[in-house]
Amino acid sequence: MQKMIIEGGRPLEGRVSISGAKNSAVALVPAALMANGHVTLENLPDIDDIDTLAEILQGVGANVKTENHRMKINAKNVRPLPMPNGKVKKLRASYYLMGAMLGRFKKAVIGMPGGCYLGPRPIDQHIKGFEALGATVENEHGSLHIYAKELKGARIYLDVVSVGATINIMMAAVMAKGQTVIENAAKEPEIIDVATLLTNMGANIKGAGTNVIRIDGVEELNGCTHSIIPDRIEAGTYMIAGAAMGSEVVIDNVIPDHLEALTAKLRETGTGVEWFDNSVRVTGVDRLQAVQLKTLVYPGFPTDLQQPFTALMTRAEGKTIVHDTIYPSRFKHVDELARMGAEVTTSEGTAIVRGPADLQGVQVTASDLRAGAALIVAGLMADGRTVITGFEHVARGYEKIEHKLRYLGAEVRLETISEQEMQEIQNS
Ligand SMILES: CC(=O)N[C@H]1[C@@H](OP(=O)(O)OP(=O)(O)OC[C@H]2O[C@@H](n3ccc(=O)[nH]c3=O)[C@H](O)[C@@H]2O)O[C@H](CO)[C@@H](O)[C@@H]1O
Ligand SMILES: C=C(OP(=O)(O)O)C(=O)O
Repeated sequence: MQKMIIEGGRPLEGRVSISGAKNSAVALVPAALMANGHVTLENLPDIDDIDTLAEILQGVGANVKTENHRMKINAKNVRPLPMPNGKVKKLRASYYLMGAMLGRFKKAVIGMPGGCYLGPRPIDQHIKGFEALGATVENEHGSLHIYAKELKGARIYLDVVSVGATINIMMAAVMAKGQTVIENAAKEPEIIDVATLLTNMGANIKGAGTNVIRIDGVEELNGCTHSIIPDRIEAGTYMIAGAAMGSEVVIDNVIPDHLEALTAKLRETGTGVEWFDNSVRVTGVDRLQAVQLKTLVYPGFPTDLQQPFTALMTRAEGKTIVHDTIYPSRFKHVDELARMGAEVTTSEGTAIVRGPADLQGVQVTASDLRAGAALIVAGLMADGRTVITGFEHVARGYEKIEHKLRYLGAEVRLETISEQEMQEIQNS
């Protein structure tokens, strides 16, 4: 296991290029399982979640070759074998293997997904969708057995706007008989990206990116080549880091529309944000203003940026109120920020930050991916050395973050945690 060490207080300046979107890629790789031919994914992020998915795919018979941000998947010999619990548990998006396997084989046996613990993360809407399509879903010893004689299109109203359920039902429905309509669907850009891949594979999908998606089932899906959209959450994280420590940071390979909510909030803090065709320049300012922030489904402020944004707000003057409506318990970073000297409290889905605080570098633990991002932002701002354990969460979703930050001028490095150190951390 690794820890990240940050010598704080170094200004950031220069350019950084954004990788392909994790939350697209983790759905696109399972979607490739449904093709009767090679699927090539380009602009693939080099992150641990993708490595884990590749191993799971190989475990059920896929031929997977990854090289230089490109993955070639041949799923011809895939069989609907049970998916091993250990690997499935390593990431949230393993739930997409349910929709993909069910769509292609009308059968999936898979352990419950893992990923970041952000409070309860039920998958009842995924199951509701599979059942509406005609599948039986049984939980046996912690694994879901999902099977159907045939899948038939249906009208499915999602009781909760869910990214995962929207994509999963879309995947299961593309080879169902007849038409499926998903109402109250999520509208995140990653959903459009998955629909684009499936359409290029031969699926018939209309309305992705709106709250009603119509899918007319087809007999077969073919191979194709698809380039993954840029990661708006990674881009947002560097925008926040730029606001925290930047004189001028330019972030390349981004889609401006995907970051409107963050742009508006950063401008409210006084940070300079200037957009170009596919890049953005963030100009840091000495005094940041406190703001009010509420996370919402897309195009609202993304919950995935709430944690790093909260860290940034420890530097702002006044009282910032952060309300996470998607994951009201997504505040595990807050205690760690407080250990660094932030004045921050939480109650019932809300964090209140009073600033500005002079953060001090200490040893902190990332409990989840974006908590890690928050602690990295805090570490960049802090006086002295911050040591972040739990870096494995960060590695799930940020490609070479230590290199990218170093390139911008941060003093950041990764070190292996010794057994003895691990014991000490666990006992502390
Ligand atoms: C791999 C991936 O893409 N992960 C993202 C995805 O997670 P994920 O797809 O798991 O998140 P959802 O959009 O499904 O969750 C949104 C809300 O709906 C609730 N819910 C969801 C499904 C369900 O069946 N029942 C239910 O009640 C969840 O508890 C949560 O409160 O969207 C989240 C919200 O933007 C992001 O934080 C995650 O980064
Ligand atoms: C919560 C996240 O990831 P996952 O859903 O994969 O756990 C995230 O990307 O912020």
